[in-house]
Amino acid sequence: MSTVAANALGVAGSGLQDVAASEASLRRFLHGLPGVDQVGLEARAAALGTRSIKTTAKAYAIDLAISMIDLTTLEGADTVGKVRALCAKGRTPDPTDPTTPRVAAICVYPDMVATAKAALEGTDIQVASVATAFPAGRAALPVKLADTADAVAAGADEIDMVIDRGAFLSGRYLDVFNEIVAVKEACKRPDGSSAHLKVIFETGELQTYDNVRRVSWLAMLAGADFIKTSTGKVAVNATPPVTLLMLEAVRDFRAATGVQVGVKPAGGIRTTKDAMKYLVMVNETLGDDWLTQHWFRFGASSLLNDLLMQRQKLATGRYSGPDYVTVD
Ligand SMILES: O=C[C@H](O)COP(=O)(O)O
Repeated sequence: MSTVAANALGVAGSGLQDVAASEASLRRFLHGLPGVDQVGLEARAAALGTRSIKTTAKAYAIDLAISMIDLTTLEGADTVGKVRALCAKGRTPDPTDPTTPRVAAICVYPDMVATAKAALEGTDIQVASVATAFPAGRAALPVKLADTADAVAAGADEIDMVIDRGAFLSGRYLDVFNEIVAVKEACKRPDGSSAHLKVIFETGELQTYDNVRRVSWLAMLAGADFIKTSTGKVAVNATPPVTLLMLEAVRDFRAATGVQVGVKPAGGIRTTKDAMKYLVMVNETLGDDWLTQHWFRFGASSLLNDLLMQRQKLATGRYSGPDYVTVD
């Protein structure tokens, strides 16, 4: 067991189940986690980013990355036609090469869930819906729960909620915890099954690495199925050091509790080179257990295009050009 996990159990005393019994106990636990060594974290992330992947492994890694994409459109200008086109692209990323894998999910706003669900019928591609007043998360809890329930009722397989950053940054950890628990409850369907819950931190707004470690533990303790870096809507989105910190958190959480949680970096990941760096990080930090779409995703709107271009280059020795792989 790593130091962080051992420390977590030590701080929790009798175990982790009572950590959120009160604001004071939750604060004691989160502030008892070891402080993040910023220099060390950034050096580890940079070192992992320099590993090169050779040709055969690269072909495998490109296909793996494609299969891990939550292909995303989250624009005010989204239309039914655009979402259908995105779903068609997710189903058949390269119409000239049927060996190309499908993406993991299509990620949309709640009002586009039914459209995406219908367009993906007959596939195992998941429909992920953002919810809880995405991206700012500024709404009353009943509104956030209704937003979530609406997406689930429309057929969402996965819910990407945002945390209340204002509450977290003002130290109201229990409010954030309880909100995640309530949203998880709203993910339940009448048949007893449940949409998977991804919890978005908007790490670019959380100020410190210590906060990223704390919010990771908070969300996992509250029942997050996945922890996700960003909305893609602020200046700083996914970064390698923040993602590495979150990978270490899920590793330590599993060591402490036996529960496995997925990780989704999102926002600003656009190139094959970037995707390869993230896959190396997952492999080196967590190993095979997390190297599938069930436990690792890329939240990205345009990464697929670059992966397809690189895939064609590996197969044919030449680029087909960006026009060949765009959605429209
Ligand atoms: O969750 C996914 C992000 O919103 C997509 O961000 P991106 O457009 O920078 O790839």
